[in-house]
Amino acid sequence: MQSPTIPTFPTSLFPPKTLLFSSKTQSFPSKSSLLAQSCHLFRPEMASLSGFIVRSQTGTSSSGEKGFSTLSEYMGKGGIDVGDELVVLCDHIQYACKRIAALVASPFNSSLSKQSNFAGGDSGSGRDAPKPLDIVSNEIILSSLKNSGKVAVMASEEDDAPVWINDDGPFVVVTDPLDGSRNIDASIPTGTIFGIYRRLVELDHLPQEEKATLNSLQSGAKLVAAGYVLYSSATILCTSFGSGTHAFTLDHSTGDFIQTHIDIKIPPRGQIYSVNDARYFDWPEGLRQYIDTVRQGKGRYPKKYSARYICSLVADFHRTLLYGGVAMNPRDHLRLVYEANPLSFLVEQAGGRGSDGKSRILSMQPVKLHQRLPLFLGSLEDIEELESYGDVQQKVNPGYEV
Ligand SMILES: O=P(O)(O)OC[C@H]1O[C@](O)(COP(=O)(O)O)[C@@H](O)[C@@H]1O
Repeated sequence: MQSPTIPTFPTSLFPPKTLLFSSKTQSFPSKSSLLAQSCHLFRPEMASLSGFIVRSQTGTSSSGEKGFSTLSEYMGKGGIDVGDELVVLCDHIQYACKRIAALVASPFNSSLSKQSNFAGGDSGSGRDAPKPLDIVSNEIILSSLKNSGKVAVMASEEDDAPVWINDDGPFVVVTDPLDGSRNIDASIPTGTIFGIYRRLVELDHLPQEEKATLNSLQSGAKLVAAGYVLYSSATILCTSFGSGTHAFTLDHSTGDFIQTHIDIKIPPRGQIYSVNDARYFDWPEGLRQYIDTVRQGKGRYPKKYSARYICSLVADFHRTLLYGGVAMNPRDHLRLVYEANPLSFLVEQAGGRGSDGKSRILSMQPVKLHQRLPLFLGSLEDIEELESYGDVQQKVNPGYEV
């Protein structure tokens, strides 16, 4: 019998860090040391030091050769050239997300959530009580945006009000730093979502608080770029600068995000619906009919649909982008500014649609920072069929316990 061939992999340029924290540390490290440690795992200079690009049959590297490029190469002058300022900003965002990736994979997460200074409670704005990792992720993103020098204001799902950072910053960043964190103890995928707008210079004369809010309430149609990072079996950064949607997978051996999904096109029709269907009896008649119809294969597409629901928006969206179908949350739960707009931008750039069940998300004018809405994202034909049922927005929203 022949012995199996053992595949060989390129040797890591950096020694693996098997211990995140010193073995002498018996007690759980403080929040500040956890931040410092996760910072140590990936340094921005690692990407430029790595010097190797995975070659493949598709994609073009910055040198014009066939092969995959890194996210930085893709954005830069040898790629689509989004401009130096945006490259600097996105390099800082990807750096922050690498730190969050290390954090969500840390063995100390559950201890962190038990620290008393993180005790939750409703923040008073009608939003869910923030969880510890949400807060730490928020701080990681804020500090990276500050360090970039390119951001005027950051509006985060975790903060009651936007944070004014820098009068001269050309960009506005909206973000949900760690979506799906309610699943974290079970190691279910989570994600970071972000959107980037230009600072509205015509508002520069206004008081800081007012211009911070108005800059953050821009319509999704004005997005310059958007993206998400999925923290799962692989860490995947999916982004669009308005010329298609592309995904990059983190190579843990080098610290680079390598282009793995070039110009994603969502299938015009999928065969999967993604929804928390324990809420079936709170749904309106139109939505019940739609789901009953497609699961029986009696819709416009004569195949029986399957259900998939992770309850982690980024993960459910990522699968939908690749396989097609609809990812939805029909109740007023997800946020227009931090979630619906960036993900609608990405799905539209991939040929799909983002809707509240009636209208195109990107055409809406946000009126409140933490505005919630029903959200339907997915394949063009599936969303059109769903909308044709008219009555698909869940009005009953009792506040579910899990
Ligand atoms: O409870 P539902 O309606 O299924 O909502 C689940 C959705 O809520 C989220 O967990 C986001 O809500 P939170 O920001 O409150 O955690 C999404 O990741 C997920 O898609």
